[in-house]
Amino acid sequence: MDRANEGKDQLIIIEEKISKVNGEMAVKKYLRGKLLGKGGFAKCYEVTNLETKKVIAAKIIPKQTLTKNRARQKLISEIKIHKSLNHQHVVAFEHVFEDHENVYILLELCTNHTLNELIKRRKRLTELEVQCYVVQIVNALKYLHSHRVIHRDLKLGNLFLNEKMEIKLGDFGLATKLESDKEKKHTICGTPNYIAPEILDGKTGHSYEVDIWSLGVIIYTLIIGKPPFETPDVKTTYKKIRNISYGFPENVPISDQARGLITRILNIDPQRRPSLDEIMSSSFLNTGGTIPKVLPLATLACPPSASYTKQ
Ligand SMILES: CC[C@@H]1C(=O)N(C)c2cncnc2N1C1CCCC1
Repeated sequence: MDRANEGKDQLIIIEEKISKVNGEMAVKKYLRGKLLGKGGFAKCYEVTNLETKKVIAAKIIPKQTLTKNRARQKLISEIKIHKSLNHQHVVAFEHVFEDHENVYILLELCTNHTLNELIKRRKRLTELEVQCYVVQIVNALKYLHSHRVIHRDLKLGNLFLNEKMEIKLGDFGLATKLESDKEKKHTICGTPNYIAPEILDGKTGHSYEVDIWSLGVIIYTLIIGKPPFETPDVKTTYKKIRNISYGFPENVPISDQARGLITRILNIDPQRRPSLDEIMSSSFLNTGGTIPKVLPLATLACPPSASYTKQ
């Protein structure tokens, strides 16, 4: 940056050129704001739609990172699946466009980061908070699975929190859509700590149950404070997953209802895991403070997990 501009915020405008049916060129302008961070190949920013003044999140992917067909197919699949979804607990897909250098994916802005940051800050959550988040995640998964979509990378870092601390499931980079409910997938994918054993053994194929497994890992992690199969080395983590080798630390309080649900979900046999409806009607989600199962947005019955904005 030359000295004249040093320290001044550069006004970066992202332009979307749209050729109209009458041959004219329309231009939509977005003001690039603060860097949110990196997600894979993408640099992510807050951007403001200069026409509507709406502030959203932008995933900006340089096209030069898409030369390999694998990366390109993955992005096309992510956009195709995410664009087709519309649910209060799934990150809203606002828009997608490209210019010479980049592909721009515009998504709902979640100002309170993800459950990953929340756990890093809080160490662990109360079971009432966990019940509240789990009800929202189960509702998001019921929606996905009813549209034949498997997320396949469910983890704390993909569970975003908006300004009202509502859960928004994001990042469909590893998601897949089944042609029929009987179809099985075989490609290896997912994040080591959360990956289901049937994906690791790669023989029998996998389906919706891999998201249920990951949900079990998430419930354990939110209550205990760290993932059940975590070790310093990925190979050892995979071995523990295949052997269902985990325990509940003595020094961390956990209710029988929570312990029971986690144990039922972390079953090597996908068919033995509870369904989303069985999880929703489990004693873990139906003991203590009664939380309505479909949460009307305005009256979310969640206890206040202090959000970042109220620091
Ligand atoms: C835009 C990418 C990603 C995201 O998917 N959403 C919905 C999001 C929404 N709001 C804030 N950040 C978001 N992120 C972060 C940015 C850096 C790493 C992940």
